Amino acid sequence: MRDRERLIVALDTSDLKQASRIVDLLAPHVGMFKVGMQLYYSHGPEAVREIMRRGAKVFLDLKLHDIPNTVARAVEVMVDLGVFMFNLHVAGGREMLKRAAETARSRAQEKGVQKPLILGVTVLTSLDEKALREEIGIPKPLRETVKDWAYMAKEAGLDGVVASAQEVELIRKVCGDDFVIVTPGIRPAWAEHGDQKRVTSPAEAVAAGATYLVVGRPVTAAPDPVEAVRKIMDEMEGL
Ligand SMILES: O=C(O)c1cc(=O)[nH]c(=O)n1[C@@H]1O[C@H](COP(=O)(O)O)[C@@H](O)[C@H]1O
Repeated sequence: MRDRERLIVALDTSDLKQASRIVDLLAPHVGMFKVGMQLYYSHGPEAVREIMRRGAKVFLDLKLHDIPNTVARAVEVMVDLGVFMFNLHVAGGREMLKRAAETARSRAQEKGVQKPLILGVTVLTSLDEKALREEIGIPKPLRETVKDWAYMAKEAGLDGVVASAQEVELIRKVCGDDFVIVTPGIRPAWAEHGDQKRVTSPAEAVAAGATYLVVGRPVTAAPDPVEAVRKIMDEMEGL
């Protein structure tokens, strides 16, 4: 895959017109756009359709986390929407993950459409070791939790995971080269960290072997988003 195709821009806005403007501006330069809770809760499936009408691929980031049946029914909706990939929390448990994977497969077959890639969100990039242990109550080291959850996601039939690029090499060891690893928490040296805790630079994420890099505010809040993408791309290509 070319570096340009690895870059996913997060459209974190409630304004569909603004999101569409960003898509028109950046579609020639990036691989995909992420529709998250803010845009989806504001405009629903129309937001996804609007972006796909512009010829762009969509990562629908709604981070499902519910009982297996509820998640399976929501997975059918996402398959029907035709998104390229979507995610759910690994913390929902093995049965939820398996049902999601099986449902996506059978629904796509039934409808004669491409099955979206299904990604398990491991430990959010906004959490660090201390928060995971003291606030969430998981006593294992964070990296071990990410590794074990990634393996469980793979065993349950998921196509990949979302994790910080700091854990990519570890995940590759247990899940192999074909497993999709999507890495948010990407911060070029010139961007603020904000609420992200486990951050890496674009160059580090590529060097670690991330399949896709998700970048939001460093691009969308930049005075010139095209220039921001160009700088990130230069870093990814090691220029
Ligand atoms: O699933 C995600 O996309 C996700 C998982 C995660 O662990 N951390 C994370 O930041 N994200 C998303 O990735 C995007 C990162 O945006 P910025 O921090 O603005 O670059 C946001 O839309 C988050 O919702």
